[in-house]
Amino acid sequence: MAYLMTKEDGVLTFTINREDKHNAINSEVMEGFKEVITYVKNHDDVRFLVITGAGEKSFCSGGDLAEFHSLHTEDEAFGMLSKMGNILYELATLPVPTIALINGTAVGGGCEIATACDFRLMKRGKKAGFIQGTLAITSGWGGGTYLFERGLRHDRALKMLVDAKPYDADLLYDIGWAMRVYDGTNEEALAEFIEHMRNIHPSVHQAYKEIELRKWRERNMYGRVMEEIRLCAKLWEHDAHHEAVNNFLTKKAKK
Ligand SMILES: CC[C@@H](C(=O)O)C(=O)SCCNC(=O)CCNC(=O)[C@H](O)C(C)(C)COP(=O)(O)OP(=O)(O)OC[C@H]1O[C@@H](n2cnc3c(N)ncnc32)[C@H](O)[C@@H]1OP(=O)(O)O
Repeated sequence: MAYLMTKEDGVLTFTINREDKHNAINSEVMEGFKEVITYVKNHDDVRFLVITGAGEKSFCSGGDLAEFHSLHTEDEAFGMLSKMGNILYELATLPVPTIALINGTAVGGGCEIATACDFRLMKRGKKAGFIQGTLAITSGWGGGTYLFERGLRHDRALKMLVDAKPYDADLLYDIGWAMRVYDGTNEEALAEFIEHMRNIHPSVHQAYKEIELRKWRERNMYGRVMEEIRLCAKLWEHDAHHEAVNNFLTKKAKK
């Protein structure tokens, strides 16, 4: 199974389970995200949704380049990008707190998933970055738009996008992307983080999220996410992107 869902004491954990591919997102994982989102919407006993990756190396390495490399034109790319973009928008607008438990490297779309969550807890020594620029595309699932809404200083957010390289956890804490950098186990970090929040009535959490979502609706957040996706789709069909992905895939094949 490419993803796992577990629930304990009101904490629903969605684990991307493709360790050998650095937890890259393929169509099956996308369906898993849809399933977990529907589950949260239909079950009042879910207090927190946690997103994490299997193993110790990676949180998520973004879209599965081997699977999505078959998409060539702007419209083909837009189909896949907007599908995941809609999923991330649903994730970002859930009524429960969402937590990215960043156990390992988070790059490309993996960084977008983490940015769409309300909170980012990051294991010390791990890295995350919007590396899409190295593939001659922008973020294509709405992650850039979420980043600009997350309260980072504008210059730091923009630099993170245009640097297109992984940043260390300590730097990500300094610039305000990561909320915690932890040393112990993932489980300990999560338990410590939600310890106080779990004593608060869920309707309070929902009310605060609604305050934020009202602002997003007023600022046409959904429309802006879709514009970002359209921009990425336009770049996707250029030769520079296909060459870069080809280089990644063939380099690996020669290993
Ligand atoms: C499509 C949406 C777009 C967006 O909107 O954001 C994106 O997400 S674009 C994708 C961006 N992601 C990347 O470019 C990351 C690519 N991966 C890497 O840079 C590296 O794999 C790594 C994550 C830094 C780890 O490097 P390393 O430790 O050297 O491992 P390998 O590179 O040897 O990987 C092992 C294995 O995993 C496969 N892999 C890794 N990432 C992906 C991926 N994103 N898609 C498909 N496959 C991936 C890699 O090909 C290796 O496979 P095998 O050779 O079959 O073992």
